[in-house]
Amino acid sequence: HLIPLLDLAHHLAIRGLTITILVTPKNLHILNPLLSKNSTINTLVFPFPNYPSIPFGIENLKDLPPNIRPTSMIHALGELYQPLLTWFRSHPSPPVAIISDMFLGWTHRLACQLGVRRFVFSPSGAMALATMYSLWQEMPNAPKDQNEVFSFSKIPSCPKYPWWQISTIYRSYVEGDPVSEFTKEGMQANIASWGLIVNSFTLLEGIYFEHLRKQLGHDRVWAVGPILPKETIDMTPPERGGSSTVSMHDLKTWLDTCEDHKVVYVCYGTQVLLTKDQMEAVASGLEKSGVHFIWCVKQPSKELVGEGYSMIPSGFEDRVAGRGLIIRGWVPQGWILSHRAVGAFLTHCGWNSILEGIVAGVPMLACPMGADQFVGATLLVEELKGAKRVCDAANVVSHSAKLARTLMESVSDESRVEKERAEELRMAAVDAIKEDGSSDNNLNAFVKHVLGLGSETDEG
Ligand SMILES: O=c1ccn([C@@H]2O[C@H](COP(=O)(O)OP(=O)(O)O[C@H]3O[C@H](CO)[C@@H](O)[C@H](O)[C@H]3O)[C@@H](O)[C@H]2O)c(=O)[nH]1
Repeated sequence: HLIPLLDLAHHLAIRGLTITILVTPKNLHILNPLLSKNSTINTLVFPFPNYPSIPFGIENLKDLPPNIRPTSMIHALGELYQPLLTWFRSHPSPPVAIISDMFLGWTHRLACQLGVRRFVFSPSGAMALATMYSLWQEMPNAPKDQNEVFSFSKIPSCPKYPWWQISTIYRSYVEGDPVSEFTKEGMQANIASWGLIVNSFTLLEGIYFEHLRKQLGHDRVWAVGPILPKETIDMTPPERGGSSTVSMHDLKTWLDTCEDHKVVYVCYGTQVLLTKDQMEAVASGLEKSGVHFIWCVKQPSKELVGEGYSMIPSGFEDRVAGRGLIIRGWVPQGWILSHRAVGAFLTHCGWNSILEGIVAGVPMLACPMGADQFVGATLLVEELKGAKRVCDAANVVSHSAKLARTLMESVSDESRVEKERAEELRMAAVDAIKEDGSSDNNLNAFVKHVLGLGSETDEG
């Protein structure tokens, strides 16, 4: 969530807003590229709160061992309430607004106490957010059977999912449990907040934006995406979210030797860790497909290495040498996707990945694993026709033959229709973010709105 929030900060800073970013020490380095481009952005560094179940030194969800509930992170960050309140109160000219991620719902209460406005930032799309809001508003009970289909009947197109595919955080809710109750309060506080900024664009999700405005009962909803830095779009290797674990020179040299649109890029985002079986299935699919590929494999924490997570099957790298690049750790994803050699993207359908795939004009292969990814896949596959559905968390292992076939087809000459559709989506995204495009106008409107809040404060 941090990466798009920082991208947003850049777009707001270049439009003249004065910004302070609250960050904890271990995440500070992620801000470097942003701070070097925007001298007016300030940082406010608070120590990460001590929290019993979070090992000391872990300050980012991507480093949290899978046996610790992600909602612990939400709960832990709530401890920043008091330090932030004190900071605001002691500041000679404190901010007039708080923009915070949807997992920081407590900032709504803080904003109310301070008499400033809070804007929710959604790094998920409008359709996914609408489903989350609907769940936390209506609090449906879990069915006995996890395969029972749940319908979001008030949301346009009435999306339906087996229960196990709906929001992981909602499914983990346990009435009376302090972490769950804090998460619920935060989600409900999002709905009550003054405004909403979504990293998406009107043409992509128009009906869901309309729905959100109705659901929230106001029009203070801004569709500002895709808020990618200009460098990603212009193909300058950016240091975004972290520095690459592979040399840019080697990566570029390798990609430059490949034919146009023949490489498949595979990445499951920052949260998903594939199990040993899932790793074997993906590896087997890649091997049998015969395609050229880059596979970015998330590094598991030390404790999990022995459990087989993210384990690359033995001998696999030798067998695919020359046509496959396996990278353990961080890669410049946006840059890779925009390289002319990349012809398909096997994605877990994290919202940032979807947007980056769209902006790069790369046809996608959907393999949703959890969180909001099933909703992202519905939008991308069924509604936008921008991806093929290959497999998901429940069947990656049994679908490895299908995966091999689909990978092969995705970079073959037969995939012309998919390429044309990807290009249409790319053009729609570029239109939204260009000067006077819908997202550019929404960013300008948002900045105007915030500046208006400043004068309200000046007037007392
Ligand atoms: O080696 C890497 C790995 C990731 N990324 C970037 O990291 C981001 C990953 O974001 P996303 O595709 O959204 O996946 P997750 O990290 O899984 O994101 C979480 O947050 C998203 C936004 O709310 C949700 O849609 C997802 O389901 C949830 O898992 C993207 O910008 C990638 O470009 C890199 O640059 N290099």
